[in-house]
Amino acid sequence: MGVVEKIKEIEEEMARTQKNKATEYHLGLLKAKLARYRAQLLEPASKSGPAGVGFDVQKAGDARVALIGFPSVGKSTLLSKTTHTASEVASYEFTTLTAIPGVIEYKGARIQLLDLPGIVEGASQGRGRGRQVVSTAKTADLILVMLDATKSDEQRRLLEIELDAVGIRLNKRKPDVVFKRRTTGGITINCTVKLTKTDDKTIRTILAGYKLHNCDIMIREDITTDDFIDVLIGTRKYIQCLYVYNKIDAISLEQMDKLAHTPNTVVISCEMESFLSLDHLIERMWDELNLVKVYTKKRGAQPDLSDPICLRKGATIEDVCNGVHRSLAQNYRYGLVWGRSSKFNPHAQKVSLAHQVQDEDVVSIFTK
Ligand SMILES: Nc1nc2c(ncn2[C@@H]2O[C@H](COP(=O)(O)OP(=O)(O)OP(=O)(O)O)[C@@H](O)[C@H]2O)c(=O)[nH]1
Ligand SMILES: [K+]
Ligand SMILES: [Mg+2]
Repeated sequence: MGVVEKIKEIEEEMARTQKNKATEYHLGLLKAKLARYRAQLLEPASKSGPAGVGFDVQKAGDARVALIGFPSVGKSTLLSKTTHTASEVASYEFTTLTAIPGVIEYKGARIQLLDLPGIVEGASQGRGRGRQVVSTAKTADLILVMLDATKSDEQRRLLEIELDAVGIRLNKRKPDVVFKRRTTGGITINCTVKLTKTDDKTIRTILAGYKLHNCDIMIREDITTDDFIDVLIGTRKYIQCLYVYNKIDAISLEQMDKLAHTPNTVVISCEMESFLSLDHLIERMWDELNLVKVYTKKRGAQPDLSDPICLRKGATIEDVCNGVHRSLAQNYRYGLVWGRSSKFNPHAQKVSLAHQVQDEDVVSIFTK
């Protein structure tokens, strides 16, 4: 039996099994098994063939945004309207057959927007080019799940399922769980909060399923059984996502208003430029990407305000160095920082490579 069939079998068994206290452990085991098979489906493939590997497009700019959606929702139209890159647009499905990168320049940042082929249901299981598309999504800093506002909202759930199946968790933080393997000593589970969605026994059952007999686990939030499996598997990607409903020129104002008030959602029309919705979308993308701008300053000179370095939130002086030149971090002696991240703001602080910068900081690097 192939992995796909095994997955189907487990999914069927899970669907048949009633959810209650008595079946909780069994369901936990099934879930763990399912997660293992799904991982198998994706990972070994990367050694033996192209399946499971994303499109080979060089990352460029300060952040990458991937367009994921069913065919003909307007992904290529969006790329063509927001960047200087043209991607073929047509009314028939699967117009785009490969990954096409474009660049959006906004507030001093260069954001790479990746137009991708449309996917179909079952993409994560290798249907069409879907697996390559969803694998490429894993390399993005932000995913735009693009939807056709004139179609049923079922499309959104189907896309979420495909992304979930390749280990992408949308708009979720990594569960606050510390997991350490040991060679002896059995299993220790410590919780700093009361668990209401899973329990000690379920967790132990899952650990046994993975043949993990010695480990320390520290749980610091009220996780679900699925969250725990994600922690064990360890290769999950937690990526921010915006749901982008296109073609609002073709729906009623009431429908549009309802969509616009859904969390993490932006409504646009690529065709009706008078809506100015694309400017709004880019602004929202910028916010979601959490970019920080840092200015560099040479000794005795004014900071260079014309050419900021754009980094992700949480970036350090080392990232700043790498943004200037690769050799800078190696020859680093010390740095000076002015701005919000300086302890002595408005005065400078002397900092090491590990110091975290904040938006609009000014940085001077001194080398050996
Ligand atoms: N009414 C309306 N039509 C749009 C809008 N944006 C795109 N379209 C049309 O939708 C059709 C599909 O657009 P594409 O950009 O090719 O869609 P795609 O998602 O790239 O499609 P694939 O590459 O085939 O997956 C084209 O006929 C576009 O003209 C919009 O805002 N409103
Ligand atoms: K199309
Ligand atoms: Mg296209």
